[in-house]
Amino acid sequence: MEDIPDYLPSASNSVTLRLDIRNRPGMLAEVTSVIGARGGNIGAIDIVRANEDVMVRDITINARSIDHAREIVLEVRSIDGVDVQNVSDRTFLMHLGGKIEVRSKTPLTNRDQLSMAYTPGVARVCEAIADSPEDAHRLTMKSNTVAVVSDGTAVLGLGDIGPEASIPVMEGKAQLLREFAGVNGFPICVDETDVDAFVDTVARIAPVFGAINLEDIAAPRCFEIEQRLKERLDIPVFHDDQHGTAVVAVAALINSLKIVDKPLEDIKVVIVGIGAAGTAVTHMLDEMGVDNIVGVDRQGAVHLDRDDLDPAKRAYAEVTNPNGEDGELSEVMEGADVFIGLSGPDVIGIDDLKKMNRDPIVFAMANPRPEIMPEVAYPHVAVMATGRSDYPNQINNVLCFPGLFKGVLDCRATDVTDGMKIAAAHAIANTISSDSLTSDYVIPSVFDQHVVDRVAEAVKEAAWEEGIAGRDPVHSR
Ligand SMILES: NC(=O)C1=CN([C@@H]2O[C@H](COP(=O)(O)OP(=O)(O)OC[C@H]3O[C@@H](n4cnc5c(N)ncnc54)[C@H](O)[C@@H]3O)[C@@H](O)[C@H]2O)C=CC1
Ligand SMILES: CC(=O)C(=O)O
Ligand SMILES: [Mg+2]
Repeated sequence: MEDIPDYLPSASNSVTLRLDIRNRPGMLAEVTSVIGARGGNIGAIDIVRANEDVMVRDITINARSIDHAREIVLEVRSIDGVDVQNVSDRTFLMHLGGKIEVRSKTPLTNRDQLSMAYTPGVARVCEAIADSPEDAHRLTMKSNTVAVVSDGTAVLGLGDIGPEASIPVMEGKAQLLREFAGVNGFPICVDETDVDAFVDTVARIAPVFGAINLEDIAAPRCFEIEQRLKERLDIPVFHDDQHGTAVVAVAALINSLKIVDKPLEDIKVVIVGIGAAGTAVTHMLDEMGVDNIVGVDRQGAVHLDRDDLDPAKRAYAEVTNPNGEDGELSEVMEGADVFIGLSGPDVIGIDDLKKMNRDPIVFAMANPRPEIMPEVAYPHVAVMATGRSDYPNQINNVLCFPGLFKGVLDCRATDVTDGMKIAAAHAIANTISSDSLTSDYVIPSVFDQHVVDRVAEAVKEAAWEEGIAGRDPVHSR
């Protein structure tokens, strides 16, 4: 067994302790030493109140896991003169009551306002839309609102946890649309896994939305759902886990290859997890000119001689694995230049990295826990990236979908095409100038304020060139 070091403390596992501490010199130092000795990272320390005998303090601690946080709390409890009043999990606190809300844009404080916003005035607006349905874009929230729709079957890397359990992620996507792009996102978690019924449900609620973001729907069902909704609706339908992920992974790869000085056409890419994201990343790389892609599922390398492939995987095998490589993941890692993980936790180890070609590029993108932790991989790779917010090089579809939806809504595009996705990938990659490019900075930060607008502009230009924009890029600014 390889020696896997402990992982770094992170805000996702942070707790705030409210402590009654005996008001004597040296007591705070004792508390902080105990926390430090146990491996906790202290963030804020606040005084809540104090008297001669007791100082009440809130101490925020980042831990490696919630079990690790519990161990720290136990240790703090054992200090003489310290009483733990309360322990709050900050991530759960942030979710109390949900992360988003619907707000009114106009005041409603008198009868005049009410008779315009609501009945009777609103009736004239309804009639205008009945006469000219296009006016829904101008007179309702449709023009700036995206439905974030899931069935809860592939939530992050957690699998099929159902529609209710998917709500925090869908609220999170809606929050990102709002915060990063000024777009309204509305979480819709549908209790239906039959493809016909799901497609029908989404199509029937579509009128209020300017675009549909499909999220965390498992493969292969997601492929048919997206295709059928695209055909049925005249607004953009975009499966984020497929295409958002592909756009950002390709952007990161374009920049990583500059660092290791390898041409796209010459590399061997191993992709593990041939689901929604893995399939879409493969197709985009293929489109960009990568010839040697080997997909790996739970049974090993995907190739045409296998007789256990479903139609989606058979189609996959037809366009990948040109050398007919067979065997387990560890076998096909031999000579790979790039590893892309879109599967689950801890799928590869150091031995696999050692089999790769010079200057390996590793994108371990499973969430929340990647295929290999960065701390483990760093000594053996040239570029390391994950989907997580707490490490450098975050390859996450959040770099794509807010700008993409801003772009398609602004120009009233009717679809999202391959050309628009490739334009978005280049826009993200080009956000980092060649002077700033380093192995820890192959992809811009999700907080880089240029990214959303650059993606939106690139998407609008491409939509206009392809003739699927209702408004030209200049007038839709
Ligand atoms: N960083 C990012 O932006 C994104 C990351 N992801 C992550 O990628 C993973 C897959 O997501 P989706 O494609 O949406 O789910 P999916 O359910 O459509 O596909 C996952 C596939 O991975 C396969 N898989 C799981 N463990 C495996 C293993 N040990 N070996 C080989 N194959 C394995 C499953 O059988 C399935 O085919 C999740 O962990 C998700 O969090 C997905 C989208 C975006
Ligand atoms: C980031 C994302 O969409 C996922 O992990 O499913
Ligand atoms: Mg997702």
